[in-house]
Amino acid sequence: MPVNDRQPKYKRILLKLSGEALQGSNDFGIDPGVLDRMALEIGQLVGIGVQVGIVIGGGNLFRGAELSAAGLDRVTGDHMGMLATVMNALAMRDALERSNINTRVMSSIPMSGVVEHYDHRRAMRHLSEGDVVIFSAGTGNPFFTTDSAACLRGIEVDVDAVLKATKVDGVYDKDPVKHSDAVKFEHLTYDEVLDRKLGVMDLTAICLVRDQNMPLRVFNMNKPGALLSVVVGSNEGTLVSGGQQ
Ligand SMILES: Nc1ncnc2c1ncn2[C@@H]1O[C@H](COP(=O)(O)OP(=O)(O)OP(=O)(O)O)[C@@H](O)[C@H]1O
Ligand SMILES: O=c1ccn([C@@H]2O[C@H](COP(=O)(O)O)[C@@H](O)[C@H]2O)c(=O)[nH]1
Repeated sequence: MPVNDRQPKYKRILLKLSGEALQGSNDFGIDPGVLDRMALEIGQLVGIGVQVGIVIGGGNLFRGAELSAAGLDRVTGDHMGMLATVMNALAMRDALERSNINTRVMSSIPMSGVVEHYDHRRAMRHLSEGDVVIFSAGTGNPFFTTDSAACLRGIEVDVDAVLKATKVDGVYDKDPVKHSDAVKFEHLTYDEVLDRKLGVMDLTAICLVRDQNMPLRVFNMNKPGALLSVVVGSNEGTLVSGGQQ
């Protein structure tokens, strides 16, 4: 079926992209090929009228907890992690704009002359006008993650769902990267994720979506077409929501 004939289930989404996945097969940094592929897939959503907000992690560059384990001050490390997400956002904007997709980057940390400072009402306006908005620098505060930032911004700008694109194809009963016998869930409630301490997303983020009853879907960003599939309502990955499906 041609892409433009597909009706989106969600009018506005917040897409959380793993920073680590941006490095592709490298150990560090950004693989331009991954960015271009993501731009293509995001362009398909824009093409069917979906309003797209994005939060990108920083795990391909710096994570505060890892820097702290190596001896740096934790708050300094977290600031470096948040700045890493701004670099990823700039690279993603570049890829999107090369695909002719109008894109704004907003930062929770003021960075005049580089990107816009995050402003909730301005972000809503950009989204309504069809621009992709990348929310960078996390929440602006140390000791948080970009998963929490994604859920927070998603709730603030009133998206219909938070979509976490990651390296695994859903939420399992244990980390599938470490356990070959891990079993995938099709659906979980927020409380099941919290009670079982399922590590795919940090628990602060899960509390945020639970308190606002915001649907969350976790799916594999390396599976071609999976993003569009989620947005048109397919049962891709794992749905985390308030009730049984
Ligand atoms: N129960 C679980 N189900 C699925 N994945 C799990 C689970 N527990 C741990 N994980 C791990 O969580 C990882 C998700 O991390 P991901 O890299 O997407 O997030 P991140 O840390 O927010 O991003 P970044 O790479 O930017 O730091 C998966 O790759 C998987 O190995
Ligand atoms: O609100 C936030 C968000 C992120 N950080 C720091 O950035 C890195 C990268 O984010 P990931 O979610 O791990 O990809 C994170 O490890 C923190 O050090 C932050 O301090 N506050």
